[in-house]
Amino acid sequence: TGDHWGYGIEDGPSVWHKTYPIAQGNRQSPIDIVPHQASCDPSLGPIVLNYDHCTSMNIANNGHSVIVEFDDTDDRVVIQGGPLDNPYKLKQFHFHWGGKGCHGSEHTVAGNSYASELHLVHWNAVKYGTFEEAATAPDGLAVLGIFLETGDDHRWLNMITDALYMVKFKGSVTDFEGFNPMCLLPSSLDYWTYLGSLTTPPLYESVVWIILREPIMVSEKQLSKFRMLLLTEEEEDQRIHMENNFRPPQPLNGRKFILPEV
Ligand SMILES: Cc1ccnc(S(N)(=O)=O)n1
Ligand SMILES: [Zn+2]
Repeated sequence: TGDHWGYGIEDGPSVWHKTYPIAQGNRQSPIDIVPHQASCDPSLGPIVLNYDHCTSMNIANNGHSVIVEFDDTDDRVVIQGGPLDNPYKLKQFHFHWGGKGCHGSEHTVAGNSYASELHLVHWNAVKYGTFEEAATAPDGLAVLGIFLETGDDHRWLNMITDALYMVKFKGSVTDFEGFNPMCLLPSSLDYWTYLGSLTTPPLYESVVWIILREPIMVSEKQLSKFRMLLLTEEEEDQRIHMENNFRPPQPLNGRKFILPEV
């Protein structure tokens, strides 16, 4: 039992609908963002991030990505403003990436994909009692998406890439305390926003997506460390590297992606 989905030919995005029919729903993610086709909404304010008292707990390899999880028992780590009616609490962040020399972002911009994409997953703890409950509600989650482009070394990403060897195998987890994701943000919080879904099973249509327009720069060397992660467990003989763990853009179905008046 458990997750039998992946990103391969047999278990990848093109067959997810067989187990998760919502994969063919009308507000699926990711999407291709075409900037000049975006709608303007001057009433949309800036995104406000309060990650000050960050309490990261651990870093884990769940067989699909590498995830840094946060203690969401306090209400200090929040995102608000923009399209959000109330503050959402940070639960975890994780990445999606390509193979060597291949791009691996999920959202694309005018058909162009970035090397990787960081997702900071937040949940509406004002309206819902648990993350799990919020994850099935149409306004339950807010995911902040940040594009990673290859260039210079990112000085703070090293804290994450240096920990990856400790979670090489699927199912491994290790302490990772006090990491503040503020250091992973680009200089501008200009964003596009639209209503979508989780980009991996169970693909719930519960996400207010907020995609930052400015990418952060990371080096090819740092990205290569993500590809060292394995899909397989320590005791397995076969060793399959974790790469190309991204879902391609899904139909817009008449949705608009919006940017605040700049
Ligand atoms: C928590 C969670 C589960 C599945 N997928 C996502 S994602 N990739 O849409 O951020 N987040
Ligand atoms: Zn994601």
